[in-house]
This record gives sequence, C-alpha cells and structure tokens, in this order.
Amino acid sequence: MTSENATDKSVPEASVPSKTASESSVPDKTVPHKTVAESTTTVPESTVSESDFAEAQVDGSSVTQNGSALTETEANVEVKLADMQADPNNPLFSVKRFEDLQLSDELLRGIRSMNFQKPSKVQEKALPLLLSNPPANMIAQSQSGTGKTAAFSLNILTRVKLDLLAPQALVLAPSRELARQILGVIEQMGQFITGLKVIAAIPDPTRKGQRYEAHVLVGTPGTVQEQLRRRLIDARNIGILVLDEADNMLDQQGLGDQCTRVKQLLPKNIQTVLFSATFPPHVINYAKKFAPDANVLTLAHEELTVEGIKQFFIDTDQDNDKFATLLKFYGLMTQASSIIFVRTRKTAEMLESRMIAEGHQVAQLSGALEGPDRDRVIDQFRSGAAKVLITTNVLSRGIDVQSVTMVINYDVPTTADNRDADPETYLHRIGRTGRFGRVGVALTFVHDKNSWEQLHHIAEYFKTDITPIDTNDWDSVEELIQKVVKSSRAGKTTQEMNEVLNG
Ligand SMILES: Nc1ncnc2c1ncn2[C@@H]1O[C@H](COP(=O)(O)OP(=O)(O)OP(=O)(O)O)[C@@H](O)[C@H]1O
Repeated sequence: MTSENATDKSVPEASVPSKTASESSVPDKTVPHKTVAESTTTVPESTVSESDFAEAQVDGSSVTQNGSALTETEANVEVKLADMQADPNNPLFSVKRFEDLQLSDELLRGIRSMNFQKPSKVQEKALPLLLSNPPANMIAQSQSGTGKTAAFSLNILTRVKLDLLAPQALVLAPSRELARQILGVIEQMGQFITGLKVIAAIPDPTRKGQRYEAHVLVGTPGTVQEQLRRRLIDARNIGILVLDEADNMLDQQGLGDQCTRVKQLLPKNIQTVLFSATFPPHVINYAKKFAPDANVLTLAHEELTVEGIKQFFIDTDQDNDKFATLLKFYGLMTQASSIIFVRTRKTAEMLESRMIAEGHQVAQLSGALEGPDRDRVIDQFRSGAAKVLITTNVLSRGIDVQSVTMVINYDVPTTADNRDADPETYLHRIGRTGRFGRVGVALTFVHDKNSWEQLHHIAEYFKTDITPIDTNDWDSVEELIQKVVKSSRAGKTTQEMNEVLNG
C-alpha cells in the first residue's frame, strides 16, 4: 500500500516556455492583508506567571528547541506567546483555561507536561463540542500549527474506557510520519492514564499476523483497511473515527476510497471527526456527507495564512539557476532546521546528490524509501542530527518540528497534472514553520512565466503578500532572514520584520 500523496511520483520535467524579460519582473502586489471578522470576546489579562516559564515547551514528537540557534530567553518567548493568546484576532487566542474544559486530572497533568499554558482558539471551541453527549460529529478547520492534534486527542483520551483493551478510537493520517507523530502526542498527553495502550497501524513487517490490542490506533488508511479485513483489528468497539488532514484524505485519489471503506467496516453511528487547516469548497460537501450533522468550524481562505510566517519568492532566470540560488541559502538553512520541498521523488534524489557533491549535509525523504529508512530520516531530522531535509509532498502536511525556521519551495506546488497552482499544498508546506506562534521564513522559487503565474494565483487566493527577494543585495537578504531565524516567537518580531520590509 502507499501512504503518501498521489503527487509524490516521478513525473517528467515539465517543458515550460522560457519567459521574456518583462514577464520575469514581478509587479508589486497590493493584495490586502486578511481581516479576521471573528470573535468579539473581551481580552483577558494574561495569567501566565514567571515561574511557569521554567521549562521549554515539549511535545510528543519533538524535544525542546534548546539545541537550535535561537537566542531569545525562554521567559521572553513565553511572554510573547501570552500576548498572542490574549489577542482576539490571533488563532491562538482563548478566554478559557484548560482547567475550564472538563478534562480529567490525568489529562491536565499530561497537558502540563507538554508545557501548554492556555488553549488555542480551536482547542477552546472544538473541545466542548467534541466532549458533549451524546457524541456529535465535527468538522473543524484551523490554521497550521494551532494545536488541532491536541484537540482531537483530548476528546479520544477523555472517552476511552481503560478496562476494555480493544480499539475504541481510530485516527487516520495521510503519511506514516504523521501517524507516528500523532501517536507520540497521544502517548505523551495520556502518560498519566495508567494502562493506556496506543498502537500505530502503519506498514510494519515485524507485526505480521499480530492483533492490534490497544485502546487507540493511529494509522494510515491502506494498512488499517487491510488489517480490518484480516480481522487483526477488532472494529466492534470503535466509537470514534478521526481523519487528520481530512480534506486531503477524502479528496486524494486512492486515500478517499480507502477512508470510505474503513468507515464502512466500523460500527454505525460512531463519532466522526474531521480536522484540517484547509477545506476547499469542492471537498466540504463530501466531508459533510462523511460526517453527517457535524458541528462545523470553518474559516475563510483569506484567514488561513499565519502571521509569523514571512513569505518571500525568488525569481531565477531559468531552471538551472535554481540550484545555484539554493546553494546560496545553505548557510541560512543550517542555522536552525529547514525543509526543501520538490515536486517529484526524482528531483528529491537529484538535489540530494548534487548538494552532497557540493560538500553539504542534507537528508532526503520520499515515498521511494522503505518504512524503516523513512523512520530513520525523520527521526534524525526531529532530533536535529539532520538540519536540512529535502522532501516531496509526502511531508507537506501535519509534520511538527518546532525548530524548522525555513521552508523552501524549490518547485511551486501544483496539482497532480502539474498544470495549475495548488494553494492548499502551498499553505500546508509553508505551515511546517511558524508553529504555535513561532516565526519562520517561506521562500518559493519561480523560474518562468508559468511558475510565476502559479505563485501569483496562490497569493491572490489567500490575499497574502509574497515579497520578492533581491539576490543582488545579498547582505540585506541575509540580515532579514537572520532576524527571523534568530527569534523564535512572532509578535513584536513580526512587527519589526514588517518595518524592515516596508523600508
Ligand atoms: N495550547 C497549547 N499551548 C502551547 N503549545 C501548543 C498548544 N497546543 C498545541 N501546541 C503545540 O503547537 C504545535 C502545533 O500543534 P499541532 O501539530 O497540533 O498543529 P496543527 O494545528 O495540527 O497543525 P497542522 O495543520 O500543520 O497539522 C505543537 O508543537 C504542539 O505541541
């Protein structure tokens, strides 16, 4: 089975017309910034005290950022987060505390162990709806890096009955890396629930013939379908189905069918929960059929970009110059961690070998690798042992590595036929940085009329600014990017950067 996006295939290099000089200069965009119409709630005083700042934030999948090049003190960083969480226009805003959300003492301890101070907007809004009885379906959308995993995991961990060692909740994710990450979060959050068992249902030859005896399963759709069919997963007690990255799971060729079949093999009337940062219009109707009568929390696409992610593009003269330009950024890429996204496995392999030939250290992950190799590469990246990761869309969604400060779109994200821009994938790719109020840089390479138009379409779609970078003024580029890389929280830093950008 394949647990990755259909676009992660080797496709022939597109033959694109070379642009004329006039086409290559990108007009200034005056696209307005988003306005968030939501929330008229009063702003609470920050309730975070200095003593709460003792530990850096940790989660089930990545360790603290202490090893990265970040320079701000933890206290400063947390004060900025508290400010953001007190701003009603911020997706991290909340009027409530986790203690107000009807969670067990064990879960509150789990949340504290992750150093979460206050819920985000999606956590505050989704949790009461998810936890109400009788259980209701939910479709929830929230910007990348705003804590959707915790929202659906807390619902699962509140509802599972420990005295029944049988799968009661099933989470499906589009890649093995994301499934493993979610499993890590559920385990960490549930670490004080004695006896809790969580298993990954991803391709694993060592599990041959073994039954999945756990309270919670997190898997990829193909493996779960197969194991249900073989009756190695006992579906009779499953009461919750979560689809993370739900729009992708329902819409992507192959994955959609697998998810539908899995659902057919589960009991009727279970709680179906769909989460994603994006729900394009053509998917939302299907999502509503998949999760009937759901509580729906959605956002307009103008509201989806994340304040802390500074978006730039570089116009290279032709495809060949892309590699030379990429090399210039290597120093900046290694200051913290970076991800380079390309369209095909072939390009990923080619870039890896060319960068290694230049004497640079890079790691590469695509669907062409076997499971254990994929695990090794992503684990090295999470631990900071590998700082630059070249990958395809297989890792565009959900992956949470807090130290990622740069995302490079070596290829503009396009639809499977490589004709049109793919705004959703763009948003997910750049969302690998700027997690939960952090700052990051997203840099997209354009090299001809087509790729420029595709990026322009993406900027228009999200009503966001993507700023051109002038590589002739390398010192300023470096200074600007250093500024972002060296700070870890948005807020004042974003303002400062905007001031630099606006001259
Ligand atoms: N209430 C909180 N306080 C502080 N940090 C939090 C909180 N909730 C989640 N986080 C952290 O925020 C980061 C992003 O969370 P998560 O991966 O769940 O985002 P997401 O909304 O699922 O993003 P994506 O759309 O990219 O999948 C994680 O490192 C997580 O530990």
